[in-house]
Amino acid sequence: MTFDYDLFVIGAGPGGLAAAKKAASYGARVAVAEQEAIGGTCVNRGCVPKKLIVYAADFALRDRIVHNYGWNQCQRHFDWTIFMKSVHQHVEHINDSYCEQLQKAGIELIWERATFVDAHTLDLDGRKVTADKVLISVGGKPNKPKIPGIEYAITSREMFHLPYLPKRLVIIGGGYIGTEFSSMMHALGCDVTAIEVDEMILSGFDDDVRSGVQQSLSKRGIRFIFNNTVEKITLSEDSLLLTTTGKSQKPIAADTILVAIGYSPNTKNLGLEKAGIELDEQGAIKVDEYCCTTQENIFAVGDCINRIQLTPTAKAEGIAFANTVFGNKPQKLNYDHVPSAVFSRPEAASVGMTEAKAREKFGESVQCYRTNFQPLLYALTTEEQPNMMKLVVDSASGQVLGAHMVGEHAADIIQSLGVAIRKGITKEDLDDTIGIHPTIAEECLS
Ligand SMILES: Cc1cc2nc3c(=O)[nH]c(=O)nc-3n(C[C@H](O)[C@H](O)[C@H](O)COP(=O)(O)OP(=O)(O)OC[C@H]3O[C@@H](n4cnc5c(N)ncnc54)[C@H](O)[C@@H]3O)c2cc1C
Ligand SMILES: NC(=O)c1ccc[n+]([C@@H]2O[C@H](COP(=O)([O-])OP(=O)(O)OC[C@H]3O[C@@H](n4cnc5c(N)ncnc54)[C@H](O)[C@@H]3O)[C@@H](O)[C@H]2O)c1
Repeated sequence: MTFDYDLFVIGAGPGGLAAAKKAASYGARVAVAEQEAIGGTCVNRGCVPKKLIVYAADFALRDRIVHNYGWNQCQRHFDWTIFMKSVHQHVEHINDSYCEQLQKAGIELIWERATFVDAHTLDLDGRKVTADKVLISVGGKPNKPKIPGIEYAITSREMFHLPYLPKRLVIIGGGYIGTEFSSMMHALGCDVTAIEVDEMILSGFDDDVRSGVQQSLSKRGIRFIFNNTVEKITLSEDSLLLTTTGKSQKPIAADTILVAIGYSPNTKNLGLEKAGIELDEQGAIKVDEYCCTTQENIFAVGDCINRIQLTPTAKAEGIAFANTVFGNKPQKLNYDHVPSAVFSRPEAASVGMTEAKAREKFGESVQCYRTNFQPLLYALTTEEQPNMMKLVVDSASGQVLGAHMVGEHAADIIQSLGVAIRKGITKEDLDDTIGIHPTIAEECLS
């Protein structure tokens, strides 16, 4: 049987784009369908615009200490509308350059929502196309609690389109998104309250990272309410009112409510059942170690398979899929040492095992090396900015099992350490390494 395409990709996010480009480089005839904006969540409503807001917020935080460095303090005003216009212009620039890249690679980009007719046929708003292989890379969508008044709350998607900076922001959820938005929106001048159902923010991270970030954010004036969630939201004359499950009967007033309680695979209404594709209990597409679904010619990568919801993982899965299926180089991903960072201030980053996970596996043999220090930047100021670096080591072999950091440049430092840890570096290797002085990274060497 002949098909219109060798590969049809549904969704032009990081996973789909990486797979499409790699497959085309092996000579495959590739088409990509995108229903919204090229680049997916990452470029349009995630990593990229988020990091630009982090930078905008950094100017405000630096402004607090510049006088210690001899700079006159002068009155400055932050204009959210002008700033967000620049952010959207940059995002459009990336969109255009991605379209150009696809064109150069001979990949057809189809601006339609794609759904399955059968395992080899897709429907594009009434037009049918066929493909030998199909890759599903449709990403995820934000969860919302089923509570009265939830229609008054927004998700991170709408945060990038706020017409103004809210005075009072309440965030439901203290995970990646809740923590990052708490930090940056507070720095830009919002009064921020975060409500988290767990006893601490950033579940899944090492406890020293969780408490380090939490204490610093609390000290900056961000209010956290733990072991709590929201029961209902009502609209009063001049604000939104949140009633929580806690003992306090007094509702919390807000101008904007951001819900950030996790992401779910975006697998509804795709016609997956017509193609024989099964989902797991969380609604994620079931795949094997080669990202193959329960239908042998259909594969899935990225947030819709719900392994690790990060851009580099989606990209790596897309490339591994293309190497396996079109490059004749079967490739399974090793998810053991995927680093990740939280771009709050202070920043946090981790790679490998947390202390708790390491103790579960290696017991008494686990030894931790933790250092707390004040970065030189703050030496001339009265601000306390405790940074933390922690190595989790198996003392029997000397192998470093995990590295965790809170503080300036944490993401970049952990990224480099991740390479070494993945290659099985020992504590002794680190101690033998001569550092660069004066830096923050040198703190992990002794
Ligand atoms: C606020 C926020 C901040 C983030 N920050 C970071 C960060 O700093 N670092 C990091 O690593 N990760 C971050 N992430 C996570 C990251 O954005 C995702 O893990 C990543 O985008 C997943 O890539 P993907 O290709 O699986 O899906 P997506 O990027 O979601 O792309 C899926 C695409 O498929 C399209 N689509 C869906 N259904 C169809 C259909 N039927 N037909 C056609 N097209 C369809 C969608 O429109 C979308 O463009 C962040 C996420 C959010 C929400
Ligand atoms: N820097 C980054 O790499 C980055 C940044 C943002 C998002 N992301 C990705 O996007 C995904 C989604 O982010 P997220 O922050 O929405 O999810 P998350 O899983 O990181 O955090 C959700 C938080 O909400 C809490 N929660 C759940 N239900 C609640 C409720 N009813 N009331 C109060 N709290 C509740 C959870 O305990 C958890 O702490 C992340 O898992 C991450 O993979 C990554």
